[in-house]
Amino acid sequence: MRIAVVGASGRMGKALIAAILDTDGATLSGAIEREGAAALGQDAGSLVGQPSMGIALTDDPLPVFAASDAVLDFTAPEATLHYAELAAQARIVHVIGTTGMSEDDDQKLNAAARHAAIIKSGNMSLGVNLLAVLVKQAAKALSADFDIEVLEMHHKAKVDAPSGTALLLGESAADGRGLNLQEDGVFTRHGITGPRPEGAIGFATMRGGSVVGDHSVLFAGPAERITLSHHAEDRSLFARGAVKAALWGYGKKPGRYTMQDVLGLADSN
Ligand SMILES: NC(=O)C1=CN([C@@H]2O[C@H](COP(=O)(O)OP(=O)(O)OC[C@H]3O[C@@H](n4cnc5c(N)ncnc54)[C@H](OP(=O)(O)O)[C@@H]3O)[C@@H](O)[C@H]2O)C=CC1
Ligand SMILES: O=C(O)C1=N[C@H](C(=O)O)C[C@H](O)C1
Repeated sequence: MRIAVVGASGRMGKALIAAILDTDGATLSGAIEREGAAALGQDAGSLVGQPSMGIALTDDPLPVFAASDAVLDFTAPEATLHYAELAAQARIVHVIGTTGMSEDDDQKLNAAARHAAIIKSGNMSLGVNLLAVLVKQAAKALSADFDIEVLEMHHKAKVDAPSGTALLLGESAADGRGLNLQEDGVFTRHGITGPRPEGAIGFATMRGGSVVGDHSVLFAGPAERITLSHHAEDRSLFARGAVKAALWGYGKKPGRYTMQDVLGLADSN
């Protein structure tokens, strides 16, 4: 399967190129960066410490998409919307890891998904997607006097908060409890906040250093506390998940899919 990478010189872009090179049945069909990026013209292989492979980073996605079966996209919301239009035109699988997208952005992705398969998740790892299933089960099993709080920590360069993973876990908790995260999520606290509203799902965000991604969901009850956690040690786990998603998506009907579909966890949810 021919797979292209956009945002190729980013932290995830490099991990994605390395994962494609490491996967049987996958070949790198192109590496795209935005106009003016310092890495343009550099060889994709040497960018990730491998032998040169004759694929130079380009700012022209059209010929690359035309010669690809899928594109892996861990960039930024405005870039992802642009690439979604191009992937839809080329009828190729679009695997989206970009976080921080709005409801409005999501509607635009729905339009693109009428023409091609889109697989999008705030976290492409098996561990987090399994954690989401467990969080939903715990939220369902525990009575409402177990308060739910989602904690996350990431490296200091991360630009969106809470993380896509924290929101995914919050959604799972809300589903399990029969709550609505839009209405019941508490995303900031400062000053005299008053007591915790009943049925709230709270979020706490930490940023610093080089943390790849730590997430915990706490269920704080009367005299006891349950914590479900995931710690990402390396970006390669997200990249491997994204390549797996592309291989899974090949030949699928146009539409929206998630990592839960790819990993066969959707039924346990
Ligand atoms: N779902 C998952 O499993 C994971 C998701 N992520 C998400 O992936 C995204 C990228 O993360 P990360 O790799 O750390 O970020 P980086 O900033 O390292 O990389 C982002 C890449 O996208 C490019 N880019 C940004 N804006 C645009 C634009 N408007 N047009 C074209 N290219 C653009 C950047 O280019 P430039 O440098 O020129 O700005 C860069 O190459 C984030 O949203 C992050 O949350 C990250 C890890 C796992
Ligand atoms: O920006 C990151 O780095 C990460 N982003 C994703 C998120 O927002 O949850 C996934 C992972 O935690 C790393």
